[in-house]
Amino acid sequence: MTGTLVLIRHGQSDWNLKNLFTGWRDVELTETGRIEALAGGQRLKAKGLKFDIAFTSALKRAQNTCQIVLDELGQSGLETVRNEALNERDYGDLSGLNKDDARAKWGEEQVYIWRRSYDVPPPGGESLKDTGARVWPYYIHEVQPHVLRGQTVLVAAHGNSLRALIMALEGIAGPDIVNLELATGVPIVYRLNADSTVASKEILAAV
Ligand SMILES: O=C(O)[C@H](O)COP(=O)(O)O
Repeated sequence: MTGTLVLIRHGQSDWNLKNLFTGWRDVELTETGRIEALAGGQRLKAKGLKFDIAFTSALKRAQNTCQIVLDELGQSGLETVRNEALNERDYGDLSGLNKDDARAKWGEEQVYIWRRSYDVPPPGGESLKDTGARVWPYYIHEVQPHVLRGQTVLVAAHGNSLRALIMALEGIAGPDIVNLELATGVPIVYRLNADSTVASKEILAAV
């Protein structure tokens, strides 16, 4: 066994609350989102976890979630690497549209395919496969080496950038990824084997 990898989706954002496609739009956390991030940090603290390094996206909802977690752990000044490789899937022309309005316009099934399929991109945006094509190499080159050295690493990112990462990490097949949903502000703790496969996974959901 090597180190520990913790993934956390940002807390509820302003546009999650308003039910808008967000993608690369840089929106704020809501008060609920900040509380979710704090609760995630408290659960990590209860597990006795401390981080050696943190990674987050170029978007403030993930960066602020990361900082709230680190503050809760008494690690406010921890080295934190920001990179747009960890950004949310680019929702292209859907960005800023209401998800219910989109269903009314294009139909339930089409919108579901855009949101949850593996390789069908929304108009002008990225499929989950496209998102994985930037997230996975970044993870392999920048994040994983820390874990394999035995460090404890935090990645605070987004619903779909983390779904793409988890897909590769756990070897989930394209057709099965539709079923994976990530709750906001809920840490997922992985321990990795020396060959970089997953030794264990624990979801720190509210009890
Ligand atoms: O970008 C968004 O709209 C959300 O963060 C994720 O949206 P989804 O659940 O529709 O993929």
